[in-house]
Amino acid sequence: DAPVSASQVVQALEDTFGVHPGQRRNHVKGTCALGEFIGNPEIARYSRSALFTGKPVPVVARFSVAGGNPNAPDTAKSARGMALEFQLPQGHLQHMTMINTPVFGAASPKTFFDLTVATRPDPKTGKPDPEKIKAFKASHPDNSEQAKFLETHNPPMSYANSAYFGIHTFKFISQDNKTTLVRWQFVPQDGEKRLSDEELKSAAPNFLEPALIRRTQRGPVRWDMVVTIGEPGDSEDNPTLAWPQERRQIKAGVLTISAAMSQKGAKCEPINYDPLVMSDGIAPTNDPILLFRSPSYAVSAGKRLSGQ
Ligand code: HEM
Repeated sequence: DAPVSASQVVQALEDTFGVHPGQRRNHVKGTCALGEFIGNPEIARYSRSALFTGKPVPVVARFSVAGGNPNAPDTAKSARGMALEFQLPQGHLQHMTMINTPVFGAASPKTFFDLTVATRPDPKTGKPDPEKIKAFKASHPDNSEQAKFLETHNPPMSYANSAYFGIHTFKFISQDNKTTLVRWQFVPQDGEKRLSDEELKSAAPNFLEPALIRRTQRGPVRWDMVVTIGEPGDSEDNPTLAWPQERRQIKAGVLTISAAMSQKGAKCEPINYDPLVMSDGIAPTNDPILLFRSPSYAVSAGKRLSGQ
């Protein structure tokens, strides 16, 4: 397969979903939120990041529905996103840009590109061509685990009732430069709750944003950050492969979201949640998807922030 560039992938997103000037080319439908994170100082022996000093860190968050359609219904059986910008002392930043499936649906950028092309609405019917999707699935086995998860798990009834996964493997680096391979996830203290099949058919198209705003008005919403410690042989550069269930997990902190608001004009709107924005003590692996995200987000953010 010939490799694709970040601009080609953003072009493919635009060709599939249309261009919505000033807005994200993916995860365009979203809601801004504000809160804080308190890290567990026990994690400091794995990572020297300022995230884990135990002091509160302000967070600018954005919750989203995957895809480039600003009118996608909240019942769509697609991924939901949670993007976090941790504002550390001295102007340092840490980003975590996650979705609610445990694995991703592409091991290489080309698969993501081919999926975006395969799901493009047919001009004749206004709907994706089932034959093209079938052909995509048959030729891209790396998509199947995430696709199966999305088919067998209904979407959450609230952003507050979903877990979110970092998916990629990252490196934690300690004070004495020891590297530990980790994956992280955020587990909702409100519990995971999914729409029933009945609700999937009857729910209004836009319930996620008002539900989160109402939930934060009743009191703060919390997630536990859980870090899984990798072992030799665990996949380091393939985000479509889950790690074995029995890996050691440590609670790494608590995220508290205290307010939510429409994204228009709010703090999260202009932020480019590039997942390679990292604090000292956390570093990327050679996962080709993780590394490809940074230039793709730059192309999309460059366009929308200049009004395109
Ligand atoms: C080839 C792989 C991928 C490509 C090309 C891609 C592309 C994009 C683009 C262009 C944006 C909009 C950026 C902006 O305008 O600010 C975006 C947003 C987003 N992506 Fe990805 N993405 C990829 C993989 C992933 C993965 C693996 C995850 C989760 C682990 C993810 C989660 C998100 C989320 C949550 C957002 C919304 C961030 C926000 O709220 O601003 N993406 N993606």
